[in-house]
Amino acid sequence: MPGLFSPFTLKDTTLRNRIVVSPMCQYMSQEGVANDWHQVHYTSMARGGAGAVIVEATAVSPEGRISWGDAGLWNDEQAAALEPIVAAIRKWGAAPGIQLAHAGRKASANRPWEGDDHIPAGEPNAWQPIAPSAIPFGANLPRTPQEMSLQDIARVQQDVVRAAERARDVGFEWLQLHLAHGYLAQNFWSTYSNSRTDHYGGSAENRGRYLLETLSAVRKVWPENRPLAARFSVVEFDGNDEQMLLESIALLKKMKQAGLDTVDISIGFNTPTANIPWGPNFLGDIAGRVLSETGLPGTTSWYIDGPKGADQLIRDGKIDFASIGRPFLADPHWAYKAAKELGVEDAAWKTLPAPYAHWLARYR
Ligand SMILES: Cc1cc2c(cc1C)N(C[C@H](O)[C@H](O)[C@H](O)COP(=O)(O)O)c1[nH]c(=O)[nH]c(=O)c1N2
Ligand SMILES: NC(=O)C1=CN(Cc2ccccc2)CCC1
Repeated sequence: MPGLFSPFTLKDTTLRNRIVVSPMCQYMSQEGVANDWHQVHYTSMARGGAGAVIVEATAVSPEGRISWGDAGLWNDEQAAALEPIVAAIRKWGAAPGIQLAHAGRKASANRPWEGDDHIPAGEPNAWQPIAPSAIPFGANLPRTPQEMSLQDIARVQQDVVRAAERARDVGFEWLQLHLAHGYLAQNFWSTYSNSRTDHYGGSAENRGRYLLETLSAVRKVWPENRPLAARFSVVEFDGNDEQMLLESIALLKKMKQAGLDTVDISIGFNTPTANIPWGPNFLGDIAGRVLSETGLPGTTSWYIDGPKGADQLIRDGKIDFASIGRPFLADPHWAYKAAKELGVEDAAWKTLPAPYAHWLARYR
């Protein structure tokens, strides 16, 4: 089986290695527009040797942001600001990706280091969250969302499609729909947050409708030769995971038929009552099961146990590439360090540009 530093091809995209920078909100945008923070942040990880860099959850509309600092792709100014970032990721050898998101009932929150909680209704930075049903998440996000009308649903789906067209036109190669982490798409999928009695609620088929419709609509505008991905929660760790896994596998099979190319398996974070068994590589077996049963190539995330842990999950055939988050915040050159740790020949030249590689290849 291939390892972390073997190439990976999906549609017309070939990654130089199987290290993918997992999307991580930076909360550093003004009106959703990227700036020098994002330019440095994303360029440095690409220059550090990652195979692909997935730009953070990018809201498809103002009300779809988690916080006022979230990235956005609902207008042309935001699209233009992303162009130099796409170019730099590609220039330094990584595939540029972006995640499109709508925060649903978790919207209108303070930035994590400023409370991570809902901004009280009526405050200048607050807005009304919307979701499939008027059911609050609870805990630090107590605001009750406004139940979406059928017109709201259609509008948001169109917002996603328009954002996908902008992502396409600025040159992103890899598009990931955010269907996880207790945000809008998952609010439809999960019975914790969806009590609708129309065709978007009740049965698994109805609760999966928004996700499937939105995927199908995006597939129509996303070029066939570029990977279309989804980040999808298949467990909540709430004691009911076998049923959620079975339903999630069934929905993923339908999404695969609708044109999904790859999936990043994640956790729901849709109920404050979850009991998550955090630990090294702890989603590895779940991801392995879902990927083999759906026949989709993919990945997972969450405490992947360093370069050796990532390499092992791939060699064991559980995942096809590794989705790495916080380690890249600690070190944008994580891919170089991983190559060294795994004893890859010419580690520096395989991951870093010449001005660095020339010296580090000699440096002991
Ligand atoms: C600061 C920050 C911001 C985000 C995240 C995490 C963190 C720490 N994560 C989850 C992230 O992509 C990753 O899956 C997790 O961090 C777990 O991987 P690690 O254990 O960090 O390698 C995340 N996930 C996602 O799908 N979209 C996002 O925008 C974000 N934003
Ligand atoms: N946009 C996203 O998907 C985010 C996911 N996060 C990961 C996370 C969730 C829950 C607990 C810890 C970390 C936090 C920030 C935003």
